Amino acid sequence: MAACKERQSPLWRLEGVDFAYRGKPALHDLNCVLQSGLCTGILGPNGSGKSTLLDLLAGLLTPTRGRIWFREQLLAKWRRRQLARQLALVPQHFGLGFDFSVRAVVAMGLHPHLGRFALPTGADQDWLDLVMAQTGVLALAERPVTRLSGGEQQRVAVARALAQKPEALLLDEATASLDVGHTLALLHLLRDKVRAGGLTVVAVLHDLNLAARFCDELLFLHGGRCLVQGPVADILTPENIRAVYGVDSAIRADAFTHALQVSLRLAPRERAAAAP
Ligand SMILES: Nc1ncnc2c1ncn2[C@@H]1O[C@H](COP(=O)(O)OP(=O)(O)OP(=O)(O)O)[C@@H](O)[C@H]1O
Repeated sequence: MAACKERQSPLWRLEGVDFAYRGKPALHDLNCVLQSGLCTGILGPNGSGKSTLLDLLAGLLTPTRGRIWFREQLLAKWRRRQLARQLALVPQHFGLGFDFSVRAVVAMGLHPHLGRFALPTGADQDWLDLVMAQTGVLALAERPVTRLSGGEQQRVAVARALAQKPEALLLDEATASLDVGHTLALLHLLRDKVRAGGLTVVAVLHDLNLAARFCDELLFLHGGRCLVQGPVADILTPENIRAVYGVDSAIRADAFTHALQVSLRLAPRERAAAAP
């Protein structure tokens, strides 16, 4: 994703951040900056702390040690509503137990911008229609959200987050249930919004090729620590992939997509260990 240098400035700054779940460490000594105007991919093995990091960036969790700054103000000092006008999170699991319509769920994204008893205006409804069209859920607008497929629900979750008009969007495996067409459509949509300015994306991804294609920067977590962070071309190396996932890889420029293409295989020792 081509990044515009002039628009970049630290959006989040983490200083010596640890996090533990009831005494069980999940993240250790994170010191990093996430720049505005970029798409940053957070990658790492299962359990390496990716979702925990997103929840910390969203202000849903508080560091056990260290500090997180958002727009040069301590994240803990932001008022919830004020933060919700700037920041939206698409969680890994979209849990809505009630039979709200898709339109009603997406409209929840408007709440931080509405007065206490205000109803959405005609312009707000147009905005909801636009984000539903962009995420491919407009045709589902009157359907109960609990009766949608997993991939459809995931697109509704993204639509609700975009309806929030965030400057920063945190995505936790938001394409995990999407087919290839909807995956590419969503990532292109977000890339275009980042390129147009005014949106920063931090996305947890497992697919290294999607990360190579749509991210500007990557941050690899391993065992709750930040192993490396930087521009995709510097970070996506066989050495780093081996250190993080323990697998062998070959990386080349792909003539079809013009992005880096990663081919993976189990390292001989892991292949022997996996043999019956
Ligand atoms: N609510 C919780 N209570 C206790 N431990 C938790 C909780 N949530 C996560 N953990 C633990 O914290 C560590 C980091 O979990 P996290 O969900 O952040 O990993 P992840 O990198 O997002 O994993 P995945 O790729 O599997 O989604 C793991 O060891 C996990 O078991």
